[in-house]
Amino acid sequence: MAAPIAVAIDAPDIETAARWASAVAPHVSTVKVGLELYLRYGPDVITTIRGGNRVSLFLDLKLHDIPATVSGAARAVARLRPSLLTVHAAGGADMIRAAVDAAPETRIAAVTVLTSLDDAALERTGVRGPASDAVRRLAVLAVEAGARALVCSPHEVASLRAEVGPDITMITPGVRPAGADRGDQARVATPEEALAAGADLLVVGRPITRAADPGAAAASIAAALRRAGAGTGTRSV
Ligand SMILES: O=c1ccn([C@@H]2O[C@H](COP(=O)(O)O)[C@@H](O)[C@H]2O)c(=O)[nH]1
Repeated sequence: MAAPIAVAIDAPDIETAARWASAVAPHVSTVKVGLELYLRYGPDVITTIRGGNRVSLFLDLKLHDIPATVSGAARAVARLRPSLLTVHAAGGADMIRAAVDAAPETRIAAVTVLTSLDDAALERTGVRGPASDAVRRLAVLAVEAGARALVCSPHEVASLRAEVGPDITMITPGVRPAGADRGDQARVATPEEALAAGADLLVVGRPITRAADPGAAAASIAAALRRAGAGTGTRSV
């Protein structure tokens, strides 16, 4: 069973993206395409990345607009059949439901509070209280609006799981192997910690894609997760 890792293919061009995807695909369950590639290449990049790779596609577009616009956008990308599509939970219940209704075959994942924000940075946006409170509030709102997956940091997974139950897919960026550069991520944990907290899918980008050998880096994190018990439960993404 492939490791529950979504590799963030945040590449500057389609050739690099294809190379990274082929290198990591034997070791992970999922590849994630985000704004950088999708805004430049559109659906072509999805076709290229899928290629001969047997991986799920996670389309991380973080839609955030009025409900009618998000509905149209979600419908437009649903035909690409991503397994996951992100929206910002802060767009509100009607917006989230619009995405859910427009893409019934895709699991809509609500981004709670970006993992690049710590409590102080969040407060500067006007949101009072610790990030964990905002994450909880947004997660409950999103699930009530029909989202079947949540994006949060590894720090919030365990308490959110208790709040939203076992059927919601918990996705955690902000994952850094011990000693890795955290870059612009603020709320981080190791892959083993994220798994132990109950994450279903770990998003890992630069620690893999910026390694000298992305395939080996993905294999190494996958092996660490297997040693920590990944794949022994009943949940899959
Ligand atoms: O809260 C969030 C939501 C999405 N992301 C995305 O995950 C990857 C993380 O990449 P790294 O290189 O491992 O930092 C990136 O594509 C983000 O857009 C996130 O980091 N935090």
